[in-house]
Parts: sequence; C-alpha cells; structure tokens
Amino acid sequence: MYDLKETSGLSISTDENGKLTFWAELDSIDPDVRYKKDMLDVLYDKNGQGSEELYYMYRGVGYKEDRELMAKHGLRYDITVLRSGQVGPEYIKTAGHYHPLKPGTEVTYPEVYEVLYGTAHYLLQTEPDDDGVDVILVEAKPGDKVLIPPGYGHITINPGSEVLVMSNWVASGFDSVYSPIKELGGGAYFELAAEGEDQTFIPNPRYKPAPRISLRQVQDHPELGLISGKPMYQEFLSSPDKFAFLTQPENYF
Ligand SMILES: O=P(O)(O)OC[C@H]1O[C@](O)(CO)[C@@H](O)[C@@H]1O
Repeated sequence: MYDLKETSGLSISTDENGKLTFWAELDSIDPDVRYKKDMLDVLYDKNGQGSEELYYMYRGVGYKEDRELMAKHGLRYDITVLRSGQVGPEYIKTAGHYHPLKPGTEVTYPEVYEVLYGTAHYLLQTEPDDDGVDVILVEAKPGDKVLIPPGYGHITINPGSEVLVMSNWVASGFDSVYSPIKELGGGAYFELAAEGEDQTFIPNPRYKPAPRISLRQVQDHPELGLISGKPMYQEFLSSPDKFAFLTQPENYF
C-alpha cells in the first residue's frame, strides 16, 4: 500500500498493484483500463510478453465540495496509475496523444502533470511535419510538476520497478487526438530496458527525418501554481485563477 496523501493532498492510497483503494469523502470512481490489446499499434513489439492490464485512468477525481469550483473553471483532475514492468523489451507507457486547437484560436490546450508516486519519463513531441519532430524528455519524481505546452503530444513511461501514480489538471470538454501517434506506430522514441551497453531510447524508424531528442530538467512555474512538493489539487483550490492557462492558452503561450 502506498499512502498518497502527502503528494496528492487527497485521502487516497493504493494496493500493491497501484489500484486506488481508499477514497474517504471522495466520489468513488471506477477506472478506465488500458489493455495491451488496445495498444498494439503503438508498441515497440506488439508480440512482446507482459501484463494484459497496463494502466488505470481515474478521470474526473475530486471531493464533492470542490466540484462546483472545478466546473466554474472548466477543469478536470485525473489520476493515472501505470503498472511497472515491460511489454517485451519496452517499459509500460501510455498510448500517447495530442490535444486539439482551442476553438477560435491557433493554440492547442496545454496540460500539467504531477508525479504522486514512482518515477515518470514524460516524452513530449512536436507535431510531425517535413522538418521532423523535436522530442523533449523529462524525468520527474514525486512532487514534481511537468507542463505540457500547447503543440506538444505526450507519452508517459514508467521506467521504475514500482508503480507510477500521477495526476493531471486539464481543460474539460475536449477529446484527445490519437491518430498522429497511432499512424506512426507509436511515439518518436521507444524506451527499452537496457541490456549491457544497449541504448535505451530507440528512435522510431517511421519518423522521417529522424527525430531529435533533448533532456530537460523539471521546472517550477509558481505563477502558474506549479511548485515542486506542493500538491496541485490544493493549489487549485487556493488559487484557481493561476490555472487559467489551461483553458485560456491563447493569453499565455
Ligand atoms: O490518453 P492516453 O494517451 O492513454 O493517456 C492517459 C492519460 O492522459 C489523460 O487523458 C490526460 O491527458 C489522462 O486522463 C489519462 O489517464
């Protein structure tokens, strides 16, 4: 069992597989489950051995008394639990998606993630075009916040030996866009468990020209309510206007 109160600010914990089990005063939510069979198009090795259940998505989490404030600001708080392990040589990861343009603007919706337990690798990638794709890799630990700016698709990888639990704030009321990553057989890079001196980040050969990758450290953005170690659920409750960048990205980016 992992107690997530300190990192999330919520009364939640998990069982040893990472499933959320304790929901004092919270609306109880059954997760959507992403299975290996749903991910065949985006895996490094679709015949790779591994668990059938890969991750659990608890969308729209919150205390009943906070629902009105969330609705007023047009935001949704989700918690996602990625199992540890591999599918074949590849670490368990999310399918990956982009966000659509905000209607009437030239800007796509951003998002913000927070690690609650475990280690995350966030792979951010620009949209594929003739110049190729730029990839940013961010490693995040409990309490860290990672901003997904407009224009970036994103995949989360669990490279650790324990479950990864993370939360996100995002504008409610839009559908994620899966087709670009699906049509290219996954993200621009695959993260594989290293054997000997083997490279762990393998470029996806279907991205042409070859994608470019750079590492970036996690960064606080106090003006956006994103401060390492401060649960962002509580930060939203105390300063909801700081999160306006999620619903009005055209004023910030
Ligand atoms: O939609 P994907 O790529 O499977 O990623 C899963 C996670 O992304 C989110 O949709 C947020 O972007 C979460 O709700 C969800 O748990």
